[in-house]
Amino acid sequence: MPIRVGIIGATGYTALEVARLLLAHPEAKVVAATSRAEVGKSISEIHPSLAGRWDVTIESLDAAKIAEKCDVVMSCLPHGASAETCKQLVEQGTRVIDFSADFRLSSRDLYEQWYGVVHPWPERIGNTVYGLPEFFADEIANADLVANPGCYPTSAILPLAPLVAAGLIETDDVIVDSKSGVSGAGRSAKVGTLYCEVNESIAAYGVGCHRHQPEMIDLVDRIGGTSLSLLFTPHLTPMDRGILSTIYVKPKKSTAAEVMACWEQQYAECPFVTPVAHLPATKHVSGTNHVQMTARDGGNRLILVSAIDNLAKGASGAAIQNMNVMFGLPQTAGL
Ligand SMILES: NC(=O)C1=CN([C@@H]2O[C@H](COP(=O)(O)OP(=O)(O)OC[C@H]3O[C@@H](n4cnc5c(N)ncnc54)[C@H](OP(=O)(O)O)[C@@H]3O)[C@@H](O)[C@H]2O)C=CC1
Ligand SMILES: CC(=O)N[C@@H](CCC(=O)OP(=O)(O)O)C(=O)O
Repeated sequence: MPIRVGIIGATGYTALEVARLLLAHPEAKVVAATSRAEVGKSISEIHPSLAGRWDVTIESLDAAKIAEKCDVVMSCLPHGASAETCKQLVEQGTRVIDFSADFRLSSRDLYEQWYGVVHPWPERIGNTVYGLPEFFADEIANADLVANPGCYPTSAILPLAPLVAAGLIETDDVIVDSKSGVSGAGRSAKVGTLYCEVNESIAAYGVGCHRHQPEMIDLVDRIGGTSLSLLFTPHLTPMDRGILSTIYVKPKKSTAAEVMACWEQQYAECPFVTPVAHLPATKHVSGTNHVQMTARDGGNRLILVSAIDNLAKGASGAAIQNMNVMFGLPQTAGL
């Protein structure tokens, strides 16, 4: 019997990506899709690319009903709205992968400081596994709730954490400069993501105050054992999908070759993390769950470059990788 998957917030971009990927999964089947605004419509009316491939009627969210028919639920809701739904679903006995940031940080204070809302399930913040199987597979395997990582943090934590743990870089001065495609901002209409605003243009945003900065610091600390002094600046670029992060660090007498060797060793058993000799581009990983990363010597700095697809390893691909771990399947199943 296949793993029965439910998708909450089914009208958005990550939901479409998770549905698209699950169509090719050998052991899982999407059996339910919910939304507030589009109840009663067929999923292919909302996502025409699914026509003739998979169909289901969108329903409203009734946690008890969803829990009864699903072994696992993908909560593709915005942060703030997701936590309460996750709570209801877990209490009804289904397992949940939360795409939002509601359970990622290690303390309620940190969450409330950066997200500006009171957490609706404070017992579980700081007490939910972070969904990066490259580091937390054992906890993910037994989890009832998994906090799927943020897209930008994935592109920074995977290169940085092993270098911090190995003592190869200084921790007092790290700069993460990232560029994202527009799908990272979600499907709902916003002036900032209109065609004429983003086409032929590139702009920084969230400078000095983006909520992924504490997520990067928090997770590198949890994995590498040291709190970084880290500055993060995201940029919106006129692409559909993809994230490229350029990370500037100060070496501790280490070279790019030593960084590459550290990554090779750390990720030898990780099917989706690939240290590469070339400079990675978003096109090299588009539509895949892979992360490519490289390092270059730059005088008194090392320059690390990573590329992911924000909708795949940055969200829906990572969620399926987590689901595979939770259900005892190879991490690569369906990916
Ligand atoms: N896009 C990306 O690259 C990434 C996104 N994420 C995270 O994944 C989640 C989903 O992102 P994405 O698919 O891009 O978002 P979208 O904006 O594309 O979709 C969000 C979905 O949630 C529903 N929704 C919106 N507001 C509420 C609310 N207040 N209460 C309940 N439902 C609501 C919407 O449907 P309806 O209005 O019909 O209910 C819609 O289906 C977010 O938490 C996002 O931060 C994480 C990593 C990367
Ligand atoms: C381009 C763009 O707008 N990107 C989003 C990040 C999407 C994401 O991963 O954010 P979550 O932490 O909510 O999951 C942003 O900067 O807020």
